[in-house]
Amino acid sequence: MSKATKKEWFRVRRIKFFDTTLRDGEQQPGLNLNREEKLKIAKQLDRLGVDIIEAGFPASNEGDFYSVQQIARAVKKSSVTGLSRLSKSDIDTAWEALKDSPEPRIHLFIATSDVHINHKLMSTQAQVIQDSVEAVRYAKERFSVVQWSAEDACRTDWDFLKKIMEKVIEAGVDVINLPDTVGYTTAQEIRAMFQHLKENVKGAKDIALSTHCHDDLGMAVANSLAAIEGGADQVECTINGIGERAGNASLEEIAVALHIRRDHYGAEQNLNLQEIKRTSSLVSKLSGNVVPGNKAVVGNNAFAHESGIHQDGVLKESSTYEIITPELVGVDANKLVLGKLSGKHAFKNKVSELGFDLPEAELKRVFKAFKQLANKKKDISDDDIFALLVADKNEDEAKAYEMLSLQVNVGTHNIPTATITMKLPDGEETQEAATGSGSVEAVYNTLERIVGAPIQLDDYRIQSVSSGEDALAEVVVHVTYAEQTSIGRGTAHDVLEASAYAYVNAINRILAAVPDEVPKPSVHS
Ligand SMILES: CC(=O)SCCNC(=O)CCNC(=O)[C@H](O)C(C)(C)COP(=O)(O)OP(=O)(O)OC[C@H]1O[C@@H](n2cnc3c(N)ncnc32)[C@H](O)[C@@H]1OP(=O)(O)O
Ligand SMILES: CC(C)C(=O)C(=O)O
Ligand SMILES: [Mg+2]
Repeated sequence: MSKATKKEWFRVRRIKFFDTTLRDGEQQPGLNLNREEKLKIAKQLDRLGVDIIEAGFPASNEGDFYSVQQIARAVKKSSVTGLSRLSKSDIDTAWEALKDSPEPRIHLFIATSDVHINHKLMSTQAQVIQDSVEAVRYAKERFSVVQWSAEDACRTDWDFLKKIMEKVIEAGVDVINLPDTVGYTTAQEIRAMFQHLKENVKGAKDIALSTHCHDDLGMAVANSLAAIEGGADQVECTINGIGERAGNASLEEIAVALHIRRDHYGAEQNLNLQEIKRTSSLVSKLSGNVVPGNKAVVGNNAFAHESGIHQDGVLKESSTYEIITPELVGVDANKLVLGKLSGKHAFKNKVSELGFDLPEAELKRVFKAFKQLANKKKDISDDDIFALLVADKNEDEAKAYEMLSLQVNVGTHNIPTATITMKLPDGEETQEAATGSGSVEAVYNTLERIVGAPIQLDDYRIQSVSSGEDALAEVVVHVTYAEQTSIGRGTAHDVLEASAYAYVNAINRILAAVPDEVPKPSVHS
């Protein structure tokens, strides 16, 4: 088929981006973002220009409720939504969380496949239809936009899907989402499903159809794009593809594919693609999920050319081997402009260039950290400043541990020993020392002694924030305490200091997260 014919085949239409990083993305095992982090991500998603932010599942827990409410109040351009089961109490809770949003929007869901209805819901198709219709009607009395999802739609019988869709359309639904909940479908199948339902479901052309794909077979992006070819008007995805099990379709890959292959998809979108790299870095830092170097669009190697023939081609004409320019997605980072002689005006300017709008007190805190860093590091890159901007600040500092000093003795012939002075949550100071078979272990053994609780270290990762011998080290740890998993992040010039900060950060997050009845990790309380 010629390009011209292809263009005629797909009418140009606007695809809406529904970002679920803060809901389905947060369902990634071990991921636990706090409210401040969720708000930071929501604000960045707003700058990226996503149409809808799914901020959480308000009825599932108090933390999600308050976080959805805070985001619904703070975000002005993107619409904000929250997930809800079909019960009136879930819908009422979602309303309380979302009613202050400029366009209150709810996302109802219920499973429609036989395997889910029979074995999970232990219900019947007739009951699922009745519950869906009642929930849509009830939600419509409150919300301006009601979305209903047929969980496991891609393994649902098409005749049943048609029947239930017609019923919820009659009940007044605005958007129907047809997820591939378990990442099972193929591109041909999902394209045909959307085409069939759009053509054959009465009223389907008057509402929006949405696609939501998971990556269990590594096909989430391809399947989302195929659903768009089949008629989906909205695509649901997450930044860096984070999410339950193998994750969701990655927003950046779908967005850039739609842009680069406009000739094929004939689809417009509202995203500011230059915010993509920054959004990916923010989510990566806050979630502790390192983006692999070879990840499409946002990996560090996405624009690197190593082999001679490629380098030769790119030097002669970049389009020989580059279909995406780094600038398109905001990769021109590492401009070295600030240093120890920079003042707060230039710093403030850089902070807003990086997309942050900080209150004066917070700006002061980060500026102080910047000055400290600039005294140790010659060149300060955008990545360094970004790391300082997203560094953890304890929401409830009164409860937190604060490391006052760290000293480590290490050598080829002695046993590594760490000594740490710590301010405890009750304000007292203490000093402890311990040894380990390596220096990081000595630091962690000392911290464990101070905290005096069985905190299990599940994972430890280290990387450098920018390049060069004086690069900042960034450590991410995953820990478990009282059945709560938590991540902790630490950034410092020195790897041991960064390791200690990461562990202390994880402990502080646990202190904030574990219910009051669970004994807190402290021998000194
Ligand atoms: C495909 C998805 O991503 S769906 C969203 C998944 N996200 C989450 O589950 C994260 C948040 N979840 C939670 O915090 C908890 O699971 C809660 C608070 C929602 C529910 O907790 P619990 O009441 O303890 O139930 P639990 O999670 O053990 O089991 C789920 C129950 O909900 C039922 N259920 C599942 N989907 C729905 C639905 N859409 N509407 C109503 N009930 C549902 C299940 O059948 C099961 O019912 P049962 O208790 O009668 O057997
Ligand atoms: C709740 C629904 C939309 C979901 O996440 C899924 O089916 O994967
Ligand atoms: Mg999902």
